Amino acid sequence: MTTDQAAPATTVDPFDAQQVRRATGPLADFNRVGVLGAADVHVATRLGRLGPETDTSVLLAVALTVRALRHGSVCLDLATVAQVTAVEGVDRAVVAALPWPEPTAWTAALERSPLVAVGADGAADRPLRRLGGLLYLDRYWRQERCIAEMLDRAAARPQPSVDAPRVAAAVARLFPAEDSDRQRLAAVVAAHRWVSVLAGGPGTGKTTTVAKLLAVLADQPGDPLRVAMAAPTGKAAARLTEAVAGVTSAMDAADQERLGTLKASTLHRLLGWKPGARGRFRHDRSNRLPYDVVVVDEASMVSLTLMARLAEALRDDCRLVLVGDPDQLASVEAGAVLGDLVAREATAPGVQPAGLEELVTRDLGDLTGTEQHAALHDGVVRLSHVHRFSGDILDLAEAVRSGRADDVLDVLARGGEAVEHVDLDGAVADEQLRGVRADTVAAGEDLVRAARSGDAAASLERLDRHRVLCAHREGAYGVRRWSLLMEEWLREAIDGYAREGRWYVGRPLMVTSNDYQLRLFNGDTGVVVQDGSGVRAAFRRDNVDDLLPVSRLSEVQTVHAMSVHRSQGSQFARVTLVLPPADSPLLTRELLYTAITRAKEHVRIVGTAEALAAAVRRPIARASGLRERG
Ligand SMILES: Nc1ncnc2c1ncn2[C@@H]1O[C@H](COP(=O)(O)OP(=O)(O)OP(=O)(O)O)[C@@H](O)[C@H]1O
Repeated sequence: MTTDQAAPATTVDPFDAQQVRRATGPLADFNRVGVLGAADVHVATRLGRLGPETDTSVLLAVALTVRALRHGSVCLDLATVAQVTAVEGVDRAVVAALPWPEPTAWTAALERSPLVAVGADGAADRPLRRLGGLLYLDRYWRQERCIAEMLDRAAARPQPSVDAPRVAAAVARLFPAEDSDRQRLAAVVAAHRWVSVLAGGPGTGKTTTVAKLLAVLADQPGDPLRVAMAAPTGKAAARLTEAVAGVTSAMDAADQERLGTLKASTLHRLLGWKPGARGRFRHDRSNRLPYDVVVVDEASMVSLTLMARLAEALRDDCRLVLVGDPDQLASVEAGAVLGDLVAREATAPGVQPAGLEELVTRDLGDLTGTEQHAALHDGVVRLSHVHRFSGDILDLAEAVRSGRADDVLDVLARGGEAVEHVDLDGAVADEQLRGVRADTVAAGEDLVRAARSGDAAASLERLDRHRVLCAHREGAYGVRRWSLLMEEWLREAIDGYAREGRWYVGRPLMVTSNDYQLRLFNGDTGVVVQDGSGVRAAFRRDNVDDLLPVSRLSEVQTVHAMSVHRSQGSQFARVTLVLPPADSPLLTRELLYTAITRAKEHVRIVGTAEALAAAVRRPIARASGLRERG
């Protein structure tokens, strides 16, 4: 087997679509090395013409801000950008040697620029805004401000009125003392606040707590509770609906009746997506959502833009409960709002709702001082006890989360049933990959059998038996190469595999951009199944398995392997994670944690011990102004 890793992009390639031949000065230097893509340079030159602005350091800052957004940061931190910028496949020394402007002179140039508004009260009509050492595209600063204002308004309003004895009775009924961990605390906190955060890793009981919290609220005196539950993807919404139904079915009849049947939808659907409305929704500042409580699950995956749309569509008397795992990778688009809100606790003074502490005294015992403050003053409760699985996957995830590289290697070296380390670099030999191959073939055979028999539900279930996850898209460690390799294994093992052309029966599909008409979302997965004499694509949409004509699918890919980013919100029985080398800028603690926690039964890590340790030691740095506010 050969490696096909891309060569470092340090020379001009006339056929590279990312190279902008007409660029000059620093823009050209940064583009040549691969720090700036073509789109970054084009936005900067276009804005330069509009300004007009000829100072090359300002244009460079504009292009770097656009690049930062592509990489998930909402703004550019001028003081650190030279140190933290890294490019896949390019030596760090090459990036460091670029003509980075000196920060003080750079800031002064931005201050003078007609493109840049300075401070929160600066001109309203400029495309960029500088706040302290942070440079924003103005639009994103406004979105961040929209969320911060929603939080500040919520903190300033009188707290929701709560009938304390009824809360106490409801939590006693719904959360029996022995096994409730911090769940009861989270429910009582959420009842007392307009905005709260329920954080926790997989299996810590977030969904269970959501259902019970809603039952506590539904039990309060007054009109029936109007509830909306939402998640960023259709798949996550379906899981939430299912899990909440499971929890409510075990409640008393009276609680069940008060709650009714709860159905989650995607956030886009909740806000009322309109065709052709260019990012505007039916529900906004002038047409608020008609709910008393809105629960958003998998909130770590929600982008800044979508969270801002939600923030402005909430009525002042609506509780917002954000649920998710702040240790996971954040949204694919810019913004890490959940992580920011959890980190904000340290800086914001916070307000403690009256009557809260009396109700939760006994639940505060095992919390640290910081955790107590977060719960009482900031409405952030992190569930810590894992109920669903235990053992090596959990130990591994916990060691990664807390940055203990030696423990990560120890858990893998123990070699239990559920974890496996294939200590390999990219130039892998077939022999050492026999476990991955066996998993691929076993899952593929099952999937093809179900798909050929036309059984959509079984096909969709089998789709999640085993998944290869990669940090990179391209190169020896990338999604594309691994998908090809796995397809080759399947062709060798399964009679007639993939011989029918593009829409072969058993082809695993992944949607690569939102299709609101079809109600399919970026990252949703499905499978091509036999349907009479033809084929259709099975997808689970809004909790129902549907068969769609393949001719209606435009943006789909084959999904044997996928990026760790795309795997967020999904779980698989078995996961194989392919790590890039230790110096890859994409190798981070959040990436490793997200990949490991996708696995329900078994996780296999293919990569060197050095790469593993490097990942554990490198938390992601995303620039945002949200965590400093408050
Ligand atoms: N207090 C508890 N005592 C015992 N079992 C619990 C408790 N809370 C939750 N569980 C069980 O643990 C499992 C995971 O719970 P739940 O689905 O609510 O977690 P989650 O954090 O939402 O997980 P995920 O993020 O993976 O969806 C479920 O089987 C649930 O019944």
